[in-house]
Amino acid sequence: MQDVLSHRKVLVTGGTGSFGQAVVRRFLAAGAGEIRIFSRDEKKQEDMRRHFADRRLKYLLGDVRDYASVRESMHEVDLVFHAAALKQVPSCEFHPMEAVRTNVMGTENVISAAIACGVGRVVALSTDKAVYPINAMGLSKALMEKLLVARSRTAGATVLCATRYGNVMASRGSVIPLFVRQARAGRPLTVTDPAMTRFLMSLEQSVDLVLFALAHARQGDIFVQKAPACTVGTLAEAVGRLFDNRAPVEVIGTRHGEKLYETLVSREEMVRAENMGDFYRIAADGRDLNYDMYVEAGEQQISASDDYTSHNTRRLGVGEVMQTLQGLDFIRRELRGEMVEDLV
Ligand SMILES: O=c1ccn([C@@H]2O[C@H](COP(=O)(O)OP(=O)(O)O[C@H]3O[C@H](CO)[C@H](O)[C@H](O)[C@H]3O)[C@@H](O)[C@H]2O)c(=O)[nH]1
Repeated sequence: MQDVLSHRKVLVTGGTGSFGQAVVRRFLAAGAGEIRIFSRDEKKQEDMRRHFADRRLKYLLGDVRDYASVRESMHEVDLVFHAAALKQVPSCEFHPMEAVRTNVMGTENVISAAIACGVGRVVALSTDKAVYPINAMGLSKALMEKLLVARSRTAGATVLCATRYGNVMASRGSVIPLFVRQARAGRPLTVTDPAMTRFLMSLEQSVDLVLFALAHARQGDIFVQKAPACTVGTLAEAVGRLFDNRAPVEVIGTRHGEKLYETLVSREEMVRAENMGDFYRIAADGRDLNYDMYVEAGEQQISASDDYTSHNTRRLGVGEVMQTLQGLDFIRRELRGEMVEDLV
């Protein structure tokens, strides 16, 4: 890994976000020569500048929607990590065109600029919500993936790949911090559907996936990290027990645009996925437009294959979820009685 990053110039779009910052921390540790943080919000850049205080970090204001600013930021860059996105399910649902502009057209700009500037590798961030998408955020990320794979066919020396990940535990605005607040206040935990499942990944594991992708990327690959999952009912029970909250849970029902379970790899993709230990590599579909001659052989294989979902992956029980939660810095601090505000 050191080799891929050491003394390299890296651009991180959306670099002030939680994921972007975690990646930046690892890139610095791996010896990156320069890291350009490309984002829209000057306040967040200023906060990050103070927090990191590392001269290798350069801050560039710009918007992925604006090709000129993206192109300018990539001058002499070796690697791009593309995390800038609209990722809130509800807001994308009400403003789908905004999701298209940032997640689809913004990515198109990043790819075009990377190719024009001779960047070596681009890793774009995707989500399990892009597989069999049912909400605008997932749909826009699915289209982003399609775009990346299509462009990879003619991207030449610029290797384009994506990483798909599940829910990052205890990220800002997610269910774990909410359950913890409710448990500490002695209130009932609000569970949408106790049988609903989600993959559980720590932020550090998500960064591992990015580093793995950087090291192993071939043109058009999508990388997935294998992860366990649990039901929301189990998660609520685990948080309740950890924080000694005995109030019965309150079932509030499924929210708008929400799935019973998430899929990280579809069965069509599973057929050509390469099992790489903790990871799957989903290679780009190598067929050309005249693909009808491959259809018969393909269909039989797909029928024998299965999606990789939060319903059929390893399911954690209450004890294991408690253990997993206790491994999180956020939970340990909350258990000590701190009110953690600086969530990632
Ligand atoms: O009060 C709540 C809130 C959530 N949940 C459940 O907890 C699980 C995780 O919910 P999160 O809100 O933490 O995560 P989501 O998978 O719903 O999606 C979240 O992560 C996405 C990024 O992948 C987007 O940012 C999205 O807007 C954000 O809600 C889901 O099964 C949800 O139904 C509850 O039981 N009770």
